[in-house]
Amino acid sequence: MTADRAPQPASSQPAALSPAWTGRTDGDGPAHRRWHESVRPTVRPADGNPAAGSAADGRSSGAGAPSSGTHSTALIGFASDEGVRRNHGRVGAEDGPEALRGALASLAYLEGTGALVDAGDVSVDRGDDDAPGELEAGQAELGTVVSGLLNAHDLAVVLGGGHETAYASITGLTGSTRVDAGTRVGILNLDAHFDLREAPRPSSGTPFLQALRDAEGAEHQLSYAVVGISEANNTRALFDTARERGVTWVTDEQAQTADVTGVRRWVRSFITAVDVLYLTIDLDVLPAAVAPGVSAPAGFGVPYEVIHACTLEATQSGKLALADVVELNPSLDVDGRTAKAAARLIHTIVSRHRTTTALLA
Ligand SMILES: N=CN[C@@H](CCC(=O)O)C(=O)O
Ligand SMILES: [Mn+2]
Ligand SMILES: [Mn+2]
Repeated sequence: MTADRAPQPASSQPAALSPAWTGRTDGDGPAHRRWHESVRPTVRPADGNPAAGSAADGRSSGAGAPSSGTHSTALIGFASDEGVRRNHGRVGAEDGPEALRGALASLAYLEGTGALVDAGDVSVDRGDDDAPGELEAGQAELGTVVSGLLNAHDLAVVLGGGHETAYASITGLTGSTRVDAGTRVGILNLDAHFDLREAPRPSSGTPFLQALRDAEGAEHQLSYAVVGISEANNTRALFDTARERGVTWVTDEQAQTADVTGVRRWVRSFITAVDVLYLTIDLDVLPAAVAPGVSAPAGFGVPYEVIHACTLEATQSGKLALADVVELNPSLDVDGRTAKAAARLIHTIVSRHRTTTALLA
């Protein structure tokens, strides 16, 4: 783990905003507004405490539960691909957070989006087999920051990073004030893979087995569901682990456009049975033509519109506290198309997020 591009320990000074937040400017006023004209830096919370209020924070007070006044979303990057390296994947996802900011920057700011703040990056230096990088420390740091952001904002969105990001995300959620004894926490993973690997050390292939093991001794309950599982890309051992752990899933073959309504209903019934939802989107769930810039491009893939439908279902459920978008590897991208697909999903999550449960059509 290193000091990141914008180091910000518990301090009342927000870090400088990433230079990636620049883009086209058409004029003044709300009709022309884009994300790069809307995102503000925020102080980084420490020890799970809410960020101290500041003029730049998008919220006048950091105290207690969110949803008082203007809706606010906090972004935080995890510049890490040490988990991908350990999982024998193609590294480069450490540059994902900056590429995502760049792809988001010129998107239109929709009315009702609320405050947008960026807490910078937590970074992990990639190691090698002789001297592995300090992934676990980076995950612990990100988890603490995510807890603090969740305590202060309506929604936190983590910009990955390899799928090792997810272990930090879920520990951040369970360490926040959103989760008490008895809270039913749901993880909805849109992914070609279970990421339930038994491995000597944590990686991008292990986060959900880690989370399910942690939940065994915890007071909260944890359910894990996946949309997009490829039967060709998960061994029987992984399916066995999924069954033993009570994981539920929809395969990539089932999650095609013709069955989008059924998939959406399946997602809705999973969400109905939880109190708090964490949505994690591994971009390798999308067809390789849509998302070439990932470690493990899909040979089959779930169409964008189905992933969009699942994302909307989560976003509008009133239960979504936390989302991450992971596995973007800009060095493998083609014409920025993976970054653009990812940015559109993040834009949907942030601009359509609901904090209360309402009957949906
Ligand atoms: N996050 C990683 N997931 C996959 C990668 C599979 C592959 O490289 O083919 C996994 O470990 O199963
Ligand atoms: Mn995957
Ligand atoms: Mn994954």
